[in-house]
Amino acid sequence: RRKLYPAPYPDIPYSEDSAKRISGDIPSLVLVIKSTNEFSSSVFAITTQKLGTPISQLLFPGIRKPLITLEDPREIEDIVLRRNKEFDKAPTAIDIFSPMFPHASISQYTTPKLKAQKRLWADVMSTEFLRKAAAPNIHKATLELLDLWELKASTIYRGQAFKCHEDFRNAALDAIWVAVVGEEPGVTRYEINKLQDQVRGNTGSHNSLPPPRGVFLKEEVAYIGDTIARNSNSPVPKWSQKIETYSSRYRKFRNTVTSEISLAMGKAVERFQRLELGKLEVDELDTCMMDLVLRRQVVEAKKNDKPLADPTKDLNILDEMFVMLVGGHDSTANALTWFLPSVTDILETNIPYLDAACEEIVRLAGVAKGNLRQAIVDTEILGYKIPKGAEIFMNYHIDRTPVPVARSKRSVGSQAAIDKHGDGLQSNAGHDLGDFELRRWLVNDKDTGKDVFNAYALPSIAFGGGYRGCAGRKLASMEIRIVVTLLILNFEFLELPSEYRAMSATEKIFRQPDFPYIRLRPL
Ligand code: HEM
Repeated sequence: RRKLYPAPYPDIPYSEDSAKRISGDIPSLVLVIKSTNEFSSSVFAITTQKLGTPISQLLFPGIRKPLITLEDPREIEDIVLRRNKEFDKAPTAIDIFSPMFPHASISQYTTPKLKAQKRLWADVMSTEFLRKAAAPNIHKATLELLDLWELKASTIYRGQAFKCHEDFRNAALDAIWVAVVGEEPGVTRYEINKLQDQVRGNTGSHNSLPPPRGVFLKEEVAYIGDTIARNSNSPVPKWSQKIETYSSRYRKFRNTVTSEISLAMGKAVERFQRLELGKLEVDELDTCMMDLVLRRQVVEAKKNDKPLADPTKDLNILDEMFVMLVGGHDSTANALTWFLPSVTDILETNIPYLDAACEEIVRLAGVAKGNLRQAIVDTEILGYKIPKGAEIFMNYHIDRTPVPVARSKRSVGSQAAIDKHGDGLQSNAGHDLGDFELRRWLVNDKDTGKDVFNAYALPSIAFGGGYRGCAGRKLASMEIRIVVTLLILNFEFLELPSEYRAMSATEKIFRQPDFPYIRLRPL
């Protein structure tokens, strides 16, 4: 019977009351989740925040190890950036994606196989490649979003607030799909056509254009996102995910998306196969991320004089693409939706101001609230002993002042980072962290008297960091920058009715705002 009770790690703070019952912290956790719809912030609310400590633990019945929770942004940054020899991805994080996409890098521990796979994809996320292949498409998708909103704001929603989350999801799907696969899904264009029909009074479906393929893809991507979110909140996420993979709905997802990607792959491979070595090595030929990866494989096969393995059967490539499509559209759509209520702050657009705005959007949105690492050796965090195998759940959302920590408790790397960049959390940059205040990212340059952007004003952990940090960070940042700039140049954002001005959220894979409304006046 003793074995059923929680078995806290000695030394690390925990709730004494929870340790006395078999169910540990679960009853308190369930209560808070019910009232907030947010899993991750509920975990921090009943552990670190309730105990007033930077590190603590969430207790489960004795069959499951406690989950260490960590809220100190400096130490989190140090763990993800500089302590890769001590911490790797945690099983709980791996289990979310691995049953469905076992070959994607997000589902793997850091091994030589993963390193090779990351090398293959690294170049598609280089700034140079993104500028060439992704930026024009993101720009185009955003212009279509502007068309849609101009039409909404000047016809059916004149002067009224309307929901913008779905529109952002559509635009983000248009952008990520064409960036990864090279084909345009046309979801936003279809919404514009539908609305134009409605405005003209043609509501009968016979008058409308047939939906483009993108509309079906959207359903598939939405299904997988919702399913992963639902299953990751179930008692044993790994099994729920595994069971889902046997369902006919999952097979439909896999078949629809694979056949769509295979079509595009077929065309790309045909184009590359026709070219000789010497002409094939230039990346001018690539129109999307998939092209770059396939072209390299064609070059490799030609060099070795071997037939090209069928890429439509290559699960490493397919799974990686699935994750980019699913993870890459809801994340940016949510971050952008969070930014809208405070967008008037960005009107004085000089460039440091824009940099600061984009950084502040990502910080305050907290779309990926928390993430996990596993200790791969016996080690310490903030002076507490962390045994090998322990999982640490870290708060990546800096929206409150952290509990003070003595400098001597910090790791050597964390102290050195403070010496190098200063401790922004203790200075002006760290004030009122629950507010959108982009000036926290600006410092005045004494020589020129101008404000300059300081990327180190606060730890930047919204994308995690280090080797296992977000693979799409550059793409997401570029997308946010383009979208923000175009929106500001084209619309005046009017004040919302008070009932829509709440910051509450629902956490699925990402945190999405409960009140995603805007009121626009086209400029
Ligand atoms: C605002 C947008 C986004 C945010 C806030 C975000 C956040 C994150 C976070 C917090 C992690 C975990 C990192 C860690 O534990 O250190 C992650 C991982 C990842 N993200 Fe993103 N992400 C965003 C957009 C994207 C996009 C656009 C893509 C792809 C096109 C993407 C692909 C990935 C992948 C593949 C991983 C797994 C990396 C690994 O396991 O090594 N993300 N993301």
